[in-house]
Amino acid sequence: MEIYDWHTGPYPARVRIALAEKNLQSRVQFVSVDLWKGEHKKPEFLAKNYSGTLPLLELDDGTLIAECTAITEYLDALDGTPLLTGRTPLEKGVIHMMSRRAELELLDAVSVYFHHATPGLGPDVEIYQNREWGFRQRDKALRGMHYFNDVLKKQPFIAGEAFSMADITVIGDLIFAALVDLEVPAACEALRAWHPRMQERHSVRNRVTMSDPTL
Ligand SMILES: N[C@@H](CCC(=O)N[C@@H](CS(=O)(=O)O)C(=O)NCC(=O)O)C(=O)O
Repeated sequence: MEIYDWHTGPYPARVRIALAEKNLQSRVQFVSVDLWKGEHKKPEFLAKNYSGTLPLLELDDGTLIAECTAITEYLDALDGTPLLTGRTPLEKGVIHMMSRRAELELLDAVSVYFHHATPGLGPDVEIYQNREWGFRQRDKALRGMHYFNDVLKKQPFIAGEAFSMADITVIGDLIFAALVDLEVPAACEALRAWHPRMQERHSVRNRVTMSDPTL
């Protein structure tokens, strides 16, 4: 199977980390799509993914799966260990909720800030920008960081007692936050303690070089 992505992208990182956690890297070929040249908005890519975003999984039979959560859920079901999306109905529900909350309250908000209140991917890609909306989303992301900090005061991982897809989503957010120089507030001590623990994971450290070990 092939994964269309950009090797340093925050959302692609979510799938790269999941692949490494599941030890499935050898089953995947990466196809680089240059966001900075707007290749993800060209007709030939849009024909594969209507949303024009990365990553995109293409199976050997031609099936196309976009959306990080969907791709992660597919990969997680391929092989039983470790389970990133939950073993029981309860775990699955809580992990999906917390991962979706991390998208809504953090990752997607940082992405909007990047695209609307910074030069983003440049004028050829950012055909509409609204700076005020971008800054409002940055403030939303900062509130989200405080929320996840409170969560991590009570439990070691984002969705409870074990590492899951929800942690990967927050890691993706902090990758994006670092790219736009959005620091985790000093008051968020639990989140700031959790992050280096996540960065020690092999799957997180090696995500960028996964597609090209020679990098
Ligand atoms: N909802 C999508 C969002 C994916 C997304 O926004 N991906 C970024 C890639 S990256 O910025 O993280 O590298 C993108 O395609 N951005 C390009 C654009 O929005 O023009 C998902 O979860 O997969």
